[in-house]
Amino acid sequence: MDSILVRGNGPLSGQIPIAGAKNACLALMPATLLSEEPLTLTNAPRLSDIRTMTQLLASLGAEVTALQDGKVLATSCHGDINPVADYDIVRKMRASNLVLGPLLARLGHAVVSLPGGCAIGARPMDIHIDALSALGAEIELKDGYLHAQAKGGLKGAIHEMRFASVGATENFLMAAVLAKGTSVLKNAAREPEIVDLARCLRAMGAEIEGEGTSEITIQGVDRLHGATHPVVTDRIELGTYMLAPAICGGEVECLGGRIALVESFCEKLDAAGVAVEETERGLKVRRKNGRINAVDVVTEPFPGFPTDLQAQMMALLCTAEGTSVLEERIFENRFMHAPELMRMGAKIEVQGGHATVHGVAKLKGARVMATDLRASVSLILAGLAAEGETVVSRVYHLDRGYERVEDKLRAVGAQIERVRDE
Ligand SMILES: CC(=O)N[C@H]1[C@@H](OP(=O)(O)OP(=O)(O)OC[C@H]2O[C@@H](n3ccc(=O)[nH]c3=O)[C@H](O)[C@@H]2O)O[C@H](CO)[C@@H](O)[C@@H]1O
Ligand SMILES: C=C(OP(=O)(O)O)C(=O)O
Repeated sequence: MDSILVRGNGPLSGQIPIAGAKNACLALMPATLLSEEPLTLTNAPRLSDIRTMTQLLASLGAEVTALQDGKVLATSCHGDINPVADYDIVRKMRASNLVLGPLLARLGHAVVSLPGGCAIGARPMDIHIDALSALGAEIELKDGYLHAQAKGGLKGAIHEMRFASVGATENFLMAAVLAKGTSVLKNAAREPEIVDLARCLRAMGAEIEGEGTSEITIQGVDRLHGATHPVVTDRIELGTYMLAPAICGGEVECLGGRIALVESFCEKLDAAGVAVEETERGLKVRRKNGRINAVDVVTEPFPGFPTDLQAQMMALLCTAEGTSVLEERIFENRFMHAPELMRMGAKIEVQGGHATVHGVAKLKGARVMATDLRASVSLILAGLAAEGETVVSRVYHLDRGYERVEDKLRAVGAQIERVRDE
């Protein structure tokens, strides 16, 4: 397994291009199951999760072709569709559950392996099941698989989710677009990736209103057609790279970034002493002056502070002036990076959903290991702020969500390389 070697760094300078969003693309790709005509996604990121979704869709009978070095994905689903999403693929990636809604809508039945929990939490599927059941699906668990059936097809309904789940909103949307009649989803998730999916579905002929708000209305149509859709900018990759100059000093412009994607995050950066300027090409980031101030952070659904940036923010706050409290409200076990940061000299106390970070003047390089994607990149960011060398192992987590992380950081002056194991 490869590792990433990082050396403590001086100021960074230059530009980092931000890719299309992993989490948008993982929801957009299954939309191909809804139409016989091709769906072309431009600005797709080149990531292992996208390859896993490609493999899953291929196993269901779709064709996914990567063009232009993978940045354009041409997907198509005109032949026979296999309704079974197998455990061997689903277990690799939770977002595999996003084929459930489209399979039900297109075929009236689906058999999708339960993804199971992962390092950051148990992540059950009850909200997805309730939402699809409201549309008339009967869903039961057998042998670790969700067996879903909509005898006579899906029917529009009004449904309120108990929590604004991102994935359940996506599954509901993709099911309701081909259901008979009108559906209304209340307490819908408002993330930019939901807005992106709704826009793509509309380009395919769906009738959707209200995406980006807590209430989405969908008027079912008989069929969807092909479309070409650009994947929205990855706000989590954006936030991650915005933290690099905040940690090292200097000035970095994140190309393609917009404040609207990361507003609550920018508010915290501002309070911490980091200036963000929106330019024609993206977001320019630099420290206002001196050391970073401590700030408190609470993760919440969009437009709140994203859980997917909590670990990276913690890396910044490890060397802030004063004490910060980070409260994780989305996932019950998302502080696994804390003990690894402590191996680098950070002072952190974790109690349940709260992590108290007492800023230290300097971190020290160490061998560290991550158990999830955002934890991995937080250790790289911490390594940029540390004295000496940091080696982050289990890089396969990182490759799920960051394309060429070492090239992008090296291009702005970071000392970082991938160490390939013999
Ligand atoms: C591929 C993708 O887009 N992943 C993102 C998506 O994950 P995902 O769609 O899995 O996140 P959800 O919004 O569904 O989950 C949020 C919380 O709700 C709980 N829950 C969810 C569904 C359910 O049926 N029952 C239930 O209890 C989860 O365990 C979790 O504690 O949104 C998360 C929250 O912004 C992000 O961290 C992930 O990066
Ligand atoms: C938690 C994440 O992804 P997933 O939902 O695919 O596990 C993430 O992108 O940080």
